[in-house]
Amino acid sequence: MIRKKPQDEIQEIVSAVSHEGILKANAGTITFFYFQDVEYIKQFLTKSEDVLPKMKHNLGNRVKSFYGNGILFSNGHTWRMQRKLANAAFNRALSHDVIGENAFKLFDLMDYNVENPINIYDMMQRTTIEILGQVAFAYKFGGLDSFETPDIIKSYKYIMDQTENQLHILFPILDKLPLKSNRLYREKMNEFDNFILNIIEQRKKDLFKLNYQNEKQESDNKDLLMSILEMSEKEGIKIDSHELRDNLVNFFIAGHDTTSLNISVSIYHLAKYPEMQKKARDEVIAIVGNRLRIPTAEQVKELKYVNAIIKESLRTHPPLAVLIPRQPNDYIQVGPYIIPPKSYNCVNIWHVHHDPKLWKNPNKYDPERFLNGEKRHPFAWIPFSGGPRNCAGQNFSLMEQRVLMAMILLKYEWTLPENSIHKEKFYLDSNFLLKPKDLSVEIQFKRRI
Ligand code: HEM
Repeated sequence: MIRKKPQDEIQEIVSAVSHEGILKANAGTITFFYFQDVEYIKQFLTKSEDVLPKMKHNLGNRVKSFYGNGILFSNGHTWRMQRKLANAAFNRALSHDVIGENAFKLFDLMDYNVENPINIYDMMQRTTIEILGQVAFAYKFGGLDSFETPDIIKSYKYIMDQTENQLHILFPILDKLPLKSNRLYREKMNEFDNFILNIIEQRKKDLFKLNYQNEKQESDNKDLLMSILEMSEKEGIKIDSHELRDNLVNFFIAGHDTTSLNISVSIYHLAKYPEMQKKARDEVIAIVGNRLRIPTAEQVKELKYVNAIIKESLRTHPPLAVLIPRQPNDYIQVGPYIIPPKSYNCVNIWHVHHDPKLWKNPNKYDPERFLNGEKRHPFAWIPFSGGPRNCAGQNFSLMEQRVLMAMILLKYEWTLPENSIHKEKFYLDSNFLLKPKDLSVEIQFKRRI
């Protein structure tokens, strides 16, 4: 039974820290509870979004201004509308061709320098951002045309870097000072916002023209922005240009570094374990053929071993190791514990994915564990979170990774250079989203096709 006297509630959760399932940590004046036990996590994440909203922004003004009121941090009615539109947009079959065509461009770029080690993380960032530009709003950034980074991507990266500046998060007063860095941040933000808002206005005009000319065609492969505009019109859901901007930015933040990291982790492990690389390549050749081409949706589904590699990388190196904290509106019960309202509650994905009670040899990289029919708790593997606020781009990301991995396996063989900074293990720099140490994963590729 849930008791209601606040002092009792706090006692209950504070005493919980001595148990294994929940950890307590203090950051300044704020107390965080970290959920580690898989059963508590299941109960926690499957609660309705109304009961367990995401915390109000307190990650600094820069995060606030860049993320805006997009889907990652929104709550209540706004979130429900955004999620409805996002689900509908992502459910449209997203074209394999966009992914495959960008893989061909990636290979052209890599072939320029294939005699030397290549930073595959950089290559994957270029590729995923290029694919996202086309999938999100039918825009080609040109990041795979040469090793030069397009200006707008440089601005995006600068802004992302600045949102993670710990000094500005801890001392928001710094944002108000007449610093050169503040001026530059505002300039880059304006440039990026204008870029996205112009695209939105253009797509609105395109939709108006199509409606006017009655030329609307039911096609599956529409970009996310066009799908959202059409859906909001059809369902009478009002969404203005700034809210659209916030959501498109949120898709970029959520979908770009995460997918780049996981493909890099997979390629790294296949370099370390050549027998796994051979097994994966043999599978692709058996299903797709020994010619460089874009695999079909049916072929991709059959790539069981490649899929197991992707899943194992997401287990060992979940790109979002700890979820954005949730702040309950009221007392909630999780297992034997009662959580007080407004407390900060985090789910520790990293812990669950490395828990020896859930995984045999948790520190071993072993894709076979996803193929041998081992039974495990439904929340033992949660790289995309779970419950109503799970990842909206999960299916898209998995499809993107499968297509890219299959094509890279056909095109190249690869090894880890002797002097790799990741010789011992894949070192991470931790932040909100995990990244490889020094943003670098150098791999020596050799063309095979
Ligand atoms: C390996 C790739 C990815 C991983 C591991 C991942 C993981 C996650 C996780 C853990 C969350 C929950 C965040 C939280 O509650 O704190 C999330 C949310 C989200 N992700 Fe992903 N993600 C990936 C790729 C993508 C892609 C490609 C997109 C879109 C292009 C995307 C869009 C979203 C969105 C919109 C949300 C917010 C959902 C909501 O709050 O309703 N993600 N993702």
